[in-house]
Amino acid sequence: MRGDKPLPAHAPWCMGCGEDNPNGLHLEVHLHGDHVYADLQFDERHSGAPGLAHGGAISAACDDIMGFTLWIAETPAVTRTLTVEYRRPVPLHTPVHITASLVDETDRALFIEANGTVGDTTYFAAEAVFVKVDLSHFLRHGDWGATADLITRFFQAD
Ligand SMILES: CCCCCCCC/C=C\CCCCCCCC(=O)SCCNC(=O)CCNC(=O)[C@H](O)C(C)(C)COP(=O)(O)OP(=O)(O)OC[C@H]1O[C@@H](n2cnc3c(N)ncnc32)[C@H](O)[C@@H]1OP(=O)(O)O
Repeated sequence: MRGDKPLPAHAPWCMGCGEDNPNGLHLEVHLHGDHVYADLQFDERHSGAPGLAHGGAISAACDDIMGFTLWIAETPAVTRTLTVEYRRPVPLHTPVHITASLVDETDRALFIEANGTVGDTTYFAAEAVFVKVDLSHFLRHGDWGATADLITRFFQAD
């Protein structure tokens, strides 16, 4: 059983969790037992209809927090499909608690669920398939150095 542990951002400029991205969601994600969680409030940068969070911003929050269950699965992986069920409109400036967990796994795929609650009520729920990749995926398509830095920071975190 893992204890509560803050997890390092995917990258400083990550739209979901990067602290250097002024327009990001600034998710601060923790590992707790068999799931990860974050608390956030959407604001005007994430607005859709007046006073309400944009569905894309909610989807991004789900995608990003699901990307932290990789520390549970202990493998790099990337989103292949993501389905979000928007159950209730999410007001801006309202505390939202998001959790994500790994529900199943095959040789190539991770099946992940996320849930967003306000108080005791579920406002949105998501399911995703992530496909496992090796680190060369990020070397070929992205910034391998930043990925290596992320893994270093994870093992340095308390
Ligand atoms: C020691 C701890 C280590 C931890 C390390 C953690 C570090 C991680 C570092 C950084 C993480 C970043 C995380 C971040 C942010 C949040 C997540 C995102 O936003 S990710 C960005 C958006 N997503 C993409 O950009 C993907 C783009 N797509 C692709 O690159 C390819 O499509 C890819 C690699 C996903 C697959 O391509 P193919 O050509 O290799 O594979 P094919 O043949 O299409 O499918 C392969 C297999 O995948 C499974 N699969 C695929 N789709 C499935 C599905 N819907 N259901 C079940 N299985 C499925 C099946 O097994 C399939 O093989 P069968 O078809 O059975 O032969």
